[in-house]
Amino acid sequence: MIIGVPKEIKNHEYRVGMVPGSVRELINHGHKVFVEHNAGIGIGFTDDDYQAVGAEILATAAEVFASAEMIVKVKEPQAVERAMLREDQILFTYLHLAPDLPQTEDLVKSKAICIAYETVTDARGGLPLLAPMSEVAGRMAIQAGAQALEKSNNGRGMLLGGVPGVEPAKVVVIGGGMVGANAAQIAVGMGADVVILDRNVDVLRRLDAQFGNKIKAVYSTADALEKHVLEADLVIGGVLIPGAAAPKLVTADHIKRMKPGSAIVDVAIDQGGCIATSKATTHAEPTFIVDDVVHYCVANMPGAVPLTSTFALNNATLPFIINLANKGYKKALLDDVHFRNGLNVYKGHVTFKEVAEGFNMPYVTALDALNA
Ligand SMILES: NC(=O)C1=CN([C@@H]2O[C@H](COP(=O)(O)OP(=O)(O)OC[C@H]3O[C@@H](n4cnc5c(N)ncnc54)[C@H](O)[C@@H]3O)[C@@H](O)[C@H]2O)C=CC1
Ligand SMILES: CC(=O)C(=O)O
Ligand SMILES: [Mg+2]
Repeated sequence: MIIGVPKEIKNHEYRVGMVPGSVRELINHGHKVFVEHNAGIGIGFTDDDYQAVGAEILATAAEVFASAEMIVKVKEPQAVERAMLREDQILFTYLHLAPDLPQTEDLVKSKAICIAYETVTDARGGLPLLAPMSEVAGRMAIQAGAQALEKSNNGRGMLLGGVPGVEPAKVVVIGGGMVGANAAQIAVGMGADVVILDRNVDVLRRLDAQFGNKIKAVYSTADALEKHVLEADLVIGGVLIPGAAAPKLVTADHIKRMKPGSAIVDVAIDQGGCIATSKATTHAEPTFIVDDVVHYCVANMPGAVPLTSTFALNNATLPFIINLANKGYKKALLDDVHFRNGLNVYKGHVTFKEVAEGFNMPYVTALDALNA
């Protein structure tokens, strides 16, 4: 198969779909890889590094999209990239369609085969291709939140861990999955007072086993959520209903009643955000203020630490890329229900239920679409 790796073009996005080591594996399997000029330069990989493992360098994204049977990326295709997608071309990347009607419509129109990293599942109920970036974003959320609390950023002027004789900040993490647990790990390490809310009791048990009495694991009723959010100095939004738009758990009224100078980091913003006042921001301008609360809502947080993130992502995606290339998309997806759960749009049909329902579009199961 011919695999294409374009350079990412989202604001301050320096990750790349494949590092040279991954390219080498594909070439060893007998495939051909086209890489856009300077695709890896943000993390120090030159065209020569890619050529050394057997890739061919193409000057423009247009040439990559025109010649590859499968495009491997990181972020959802931007409008100019969507215009280059071709019928029957495989697109393997993050998509986050639920909050993004224009993208969904363009992917349907393209008639491409669009597989989203974030909805591929595993046998243990996890999301193996989202997990590595959730680890990164969860850990980063506390760094971002600590900065947002600084006075120069309009925060309360509070140190997360306090100092001897002065109380630490209260960090409230909503959603105790991959983002939540990783945020908690860093917040605990910095000496903050940490509460994690989740509505899945098994998740609360796991957090209790991991952190013991260093955190409070709280069942997330509307009541509990309101109490803790109103007491918080920093709120981290990390809830997810896979593939669906995030529920708005923190309301505009909560934000009005939070302490002036408190901060929120809505990591779930890529699925639309779990805080009513959130709107997606970029690394160039990551924060804004609503009712004296500092909001950080960057939709590609791991892009800020692309060296760590690209390798973490590639470690997870590489076996799936090899599988698609070796077997072809049809067999790879039909053989494995968990991989098939990644199929969001197939040759003009929406094949992910929550996306179709959210936009009132016709829905075809991935299995029916592939067997048609
Ligand atoms: N902004 C960014 O750059 C990034 C954003 N993300 C996003 O972060 C979000 C969280 O991802 P993960 O932690 O991997 O998901 P996860 O599935 O591991 O965890 C989500 C948790 O939310 C809980 N939850 C669902 N509904 C809830 C509710 N109503 N109340 C309380 N808890 C609830 C679930 O029980 C689960 O434990 C996703 O939207 C993901 O796409 C991930 C990486 C980077
Ligand atoms: C998951 C995601 O949105 C990211 O890594 O940018
Ligand atoms: Mg207020």
